[in-house]
Amino acid sequence: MVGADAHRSVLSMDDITVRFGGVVALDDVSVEVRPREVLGVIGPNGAGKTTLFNVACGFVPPTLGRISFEGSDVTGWRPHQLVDHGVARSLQGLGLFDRLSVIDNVLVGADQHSRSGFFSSLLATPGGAKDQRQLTDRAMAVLDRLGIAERAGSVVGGLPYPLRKRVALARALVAEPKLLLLDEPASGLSETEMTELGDIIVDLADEISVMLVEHHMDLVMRVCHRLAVLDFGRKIASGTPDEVRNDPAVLEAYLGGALDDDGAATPQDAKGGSHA
Ligand SMILES: Nc1ncnc2c1ncn2[C@@H]1O[C@H](COP(=O)(O)OP(=O)(O)OP(=O)(O)O)[C@@H](O)[C@H]1O
Repeated sequence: MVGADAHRSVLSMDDITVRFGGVVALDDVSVEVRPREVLGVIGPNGAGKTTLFNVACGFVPPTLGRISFEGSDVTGWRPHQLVDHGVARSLQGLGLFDRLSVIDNVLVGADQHSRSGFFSSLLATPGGAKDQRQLTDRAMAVLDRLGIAERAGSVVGGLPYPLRKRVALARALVAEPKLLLLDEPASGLSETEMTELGDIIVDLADEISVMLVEHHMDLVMRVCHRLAVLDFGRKIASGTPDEVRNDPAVLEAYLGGALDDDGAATPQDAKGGSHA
């Protein structure tokens, strides 16, 4: 759970507005991710979750607003600059190299930590061997942590989707990020796989911060310390899962205000929301 330094932000996104032409995808949204917490970003379809994620990654510059990471202003930074400073991401479209092995895909993510670099060691430049051994050890440790060490030599293109997702996660983690950004990591997973993913996220949050954009409410409610709820580009609620679950604005956004007989309706699945 969050520690004594919970009041400090790892990532702070302040008053973020994003316009795409005439479309206001985000309208004055502020969220923060604190040390060793999992922040969930939820909301119905088109609410602005992916846009917020893309702003955090550096893929989309905010039209207005400020982003800081560990107290430094990183507004307008490019994705690779953020990666270099400890912000890793795992995207829905996994971006793996299908013809490479699992371990080589993960080593691509470790490249930034190597003096010689993974690609230079592929090209057999001098001085790369020791670095390469250390990186391989670290990559194997990450694969082991994610339960896929025995697949290290497998070609990624031949693996089932859930395993490919773990490889993509391993590639993000091998860079030893301080903040991990996850975009719908549960999509395409079975119940059991989702439970295992939840265990992994909870385990990671002992050491790093996580921002999780996700539709699957069971997972979100289980692993997130706090949630930010978006609707039509605005933040309509934030708080602990229990606070958000019972927030009238959230119920309205997801269910059009229709409560069940006990008045205890909870968001079940954002894809089933009123704006889907
Ligand atoms: N590149 C773009 N150009 C124009 N409009 C965009 C662009 N990206 C997103 N939008 C619009 O911004 C709004 C927010 O979209 P976004 O994808 O961030 O929502 P979301 O909450 O991630 O939705 P979903 O749950 O369906 O993935 C939507 O109205 C969307 O159509």
